[in-house]
Amino acid sequence: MDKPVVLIAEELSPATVDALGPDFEIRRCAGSDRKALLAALPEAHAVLVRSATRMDAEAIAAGPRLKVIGRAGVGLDNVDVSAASRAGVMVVNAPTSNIVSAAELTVGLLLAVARNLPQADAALKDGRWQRSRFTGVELADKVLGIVGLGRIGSLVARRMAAFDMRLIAYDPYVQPAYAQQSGVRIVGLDELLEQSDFLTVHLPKTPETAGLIGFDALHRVKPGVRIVNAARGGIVDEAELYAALKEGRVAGAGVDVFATEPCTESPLFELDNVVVTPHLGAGTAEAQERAGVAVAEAVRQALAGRFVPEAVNVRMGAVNGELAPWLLLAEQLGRLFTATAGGLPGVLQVQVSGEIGRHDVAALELAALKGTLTDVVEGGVSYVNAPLIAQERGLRTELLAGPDHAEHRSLVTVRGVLPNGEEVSVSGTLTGLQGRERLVDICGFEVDLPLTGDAVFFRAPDRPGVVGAVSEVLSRAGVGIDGLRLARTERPGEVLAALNVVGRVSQAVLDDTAARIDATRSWSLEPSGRAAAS
Ligand SMILES: NC(=O)c1ccc[n+]([C@@H]2O[C@H](COP(=O)([O-])OP(=O)(O)OC[C@H]3O[C@@H](n4cnc5c(N)ncnc54)[C@H](O)[C@@H]3O)[C@@H](O)[C@H]2O)c1
Ligand SMILES: O=C(O)[C@H](O)COP(=O)(O)O
Repeated sequence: MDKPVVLIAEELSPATVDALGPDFEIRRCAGSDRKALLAALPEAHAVLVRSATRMDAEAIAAGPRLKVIGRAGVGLDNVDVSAASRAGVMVVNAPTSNIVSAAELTVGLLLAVARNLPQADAALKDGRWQRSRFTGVELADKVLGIVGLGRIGSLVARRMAAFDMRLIAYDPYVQPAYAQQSGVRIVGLDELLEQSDFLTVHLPKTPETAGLIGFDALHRVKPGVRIVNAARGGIVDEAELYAALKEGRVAGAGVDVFATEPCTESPLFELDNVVVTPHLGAGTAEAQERAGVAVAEAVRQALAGRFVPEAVNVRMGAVNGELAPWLLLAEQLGRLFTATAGGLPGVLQVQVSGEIGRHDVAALELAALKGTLTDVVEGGVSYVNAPLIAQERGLRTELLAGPDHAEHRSLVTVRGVLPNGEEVSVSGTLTGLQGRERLVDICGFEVDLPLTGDAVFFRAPDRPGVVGAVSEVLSRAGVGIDGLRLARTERPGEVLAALNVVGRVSQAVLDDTAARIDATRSWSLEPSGRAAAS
């Protein structure tokens, strides 16, 4: 019998092939060469990639035998996980394989930028002994602002504490008390920008984070700040960073990642106070070996038809048939909770009321937790890793049985109190013979709208003209409206406008619409993938 074909589409550690063993036919192609990739995929049962191979819907469709895509690293922005799920292709990655390497590169960039190391090295090798030209600054006693205190951000914090830096972080999804244990004070973005002498970015790239360090932020920074981005290109806007460096608002920058890669030409390359590396965060022997071995092992399991804990799009194993559709509802409610809250509580309550509560509903607690973390954690959240990720950021869950509901036979509510004391809750149910997901309530506003497809939400002052203004801005942006609900609570003066929309609402359109009605909060939810908020 022919051996299953494993296509290695990028340079991986030799340990990968050793870990795969003799049971597979190994083929290779250059995944960044689109034609070569599409030509090699039809016979592949598994494909192994890093960040340079685009495994989008077209590439996935080109591999009818594909059972698994292995990403030897963290980021999945080059893999269309939804398209893979639709095609029944498992996606596995190695989310912790390279975090130490990425954190260490960040430390290297911070030091290089503080002390002009690459510039001095280049000058001396060019025969110039220039000591005063490369006078730098110390790290000790300076404020390091960490934007995104996840796995890598936390490792950077621990390392920079040893340099006697004062640590602050912006991450609304981390509990302040939990961060404090590592000596990091959680602050708002404005405070971080105003206080940081050094700023390092460790966010996933999402509609909300793309361009986060852009025109506005770079005009609010402490003059002379030094900025490092070893997360994803485009979170720090390259053109705005160039302008800020030219005008002296920013004194130096270390850049490992670019909006378009490979990147061999950039205005940033002309500046003396910029240190650049070609996406080297994971570029160590150790990280590559860890990533290669981890995905090879996962591919072995997947092709043998076994359960793969690392799979990011795996569904839970055996679940009572009646409960299965409620899992998706609980997950969607979790995602909507986070988009609505714009942060995470210390305790996430999952309350199940009515008929469905007569089953063992522990899986709903897990599904809601998975949804809550999905749009804010890099590298994919699965039923397997969700509890661990929650534990890492001090988030607990509680499963509560609720009283029967007057109007709905069953109801699931996801609720939590944010660090600022605000309570956020979202409730939903399944309706009709098809068991369609329906949103029932957000924060006491009775909404009653389908919870499938794209949706946008605005909390705004209760004034005439809200519906007209929202419809006008959205239709001007080419976004159709499929359903609209204007909801109120007993508290006078505020409405919630909830809309099902046809077409994606960009962050800019969301912001424009919010501005037209003086909304205090606006957020959106996509059927899968990232949610956005402002
Ligand atoms: N340069 C490289 O080679 C390299 C290597 C590994 C990872 N990375 C990148 O580094 C980044 C961080 O990776 P990680 O493993 O630490 O991810 P992570 O998911 O563990 O941490 C990301 C953190 O960002 C926070 N966050 C999400 N959205 C936010 C928002 N809008 N505002 C503020 N905080 C927000 C999350 O709460 C989380 O704590 C990712 O972009 C990853 O792709 C780069
Ligand atoms: O997401 C990641 O794992 C890092 O950005 C590394 O990407 P790479 O495997 O292409 O080096």
